[in-house]
Amino acid sequence: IVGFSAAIGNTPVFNVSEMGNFSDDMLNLDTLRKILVREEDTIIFSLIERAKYPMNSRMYDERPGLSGSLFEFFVKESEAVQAKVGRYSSAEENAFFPDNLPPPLLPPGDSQQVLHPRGASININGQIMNMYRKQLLPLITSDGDDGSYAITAARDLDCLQALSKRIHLGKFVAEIKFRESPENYTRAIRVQDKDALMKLLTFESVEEMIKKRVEKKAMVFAQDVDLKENDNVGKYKVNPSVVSRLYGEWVIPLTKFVEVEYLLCRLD
Ligand SMILES: O=C(O)C(=O)C[C@]1(C(=O)O)C=C[C@@H](O)C=C1
Repeated sequence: IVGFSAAIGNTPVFNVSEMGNFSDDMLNLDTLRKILVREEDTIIFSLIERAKYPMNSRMYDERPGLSGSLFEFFVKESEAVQAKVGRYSSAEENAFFPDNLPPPLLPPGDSQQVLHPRGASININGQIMNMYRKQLLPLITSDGDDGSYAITAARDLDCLQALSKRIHLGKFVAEIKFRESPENYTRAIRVQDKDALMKLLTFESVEEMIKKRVEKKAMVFAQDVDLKENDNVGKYKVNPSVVSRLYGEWVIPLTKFVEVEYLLCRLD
């Protein structure tokens, strides 16, 4: 069963398991876009928290006896405990180490199937991890090692989970777009035309707006707040242009990649 729950403020938008009776007219592009906008806040705040600590690169080195790095160990063990409490019973959540996760302790609630089951299993967390570690982290952290590995790993995992959720919400966006315009999408899916699908699902003006908005949000969220006026102008905990670049070069392209992958198997 591939369910979905989400909320804006205290208002559940989709909380299928609690509502019991999910209606299709709640699944629309407007609502989904509002959820993506709210996810921007989560992503920016998680980057600000990670940027408090230096790179701490020793944490990512292979450790003999651990079959991986201290960081991988932290992520695997954290995911195992979260799996037990049901995190991965939600269709918008994907694990970074999905093999051999323990089952949830409680049975998943009654969930309405929204996604096509083939598409539901798409997981590009390997790419997300790579982008985060190799490209994004050096842009938001200072060089150095302060030895605070546990907190650094926890902050990394917050960033990764926020990015992963946002990017994999692309499956729901794709499902909505398919339902809103089945003929156009079906034509491209039948011939497995990735370029045509990419063109159909792209709204350049929306993308431009997002890049500007996240930069503006970062300017507000990442500034030092002080009672003296103009003391901290131009000083940010995370560079707003890096946030805009994160969206333009990685978050939006990866979301679109997920959308195309989902659509390619939508008719299987
Ligand atoms: O809002 C949409 O229509 C989406 O598909 C999401 C998204 C994004 O990643 O933010 C991706 C593609 C569109 O060009 C615009 C925005």
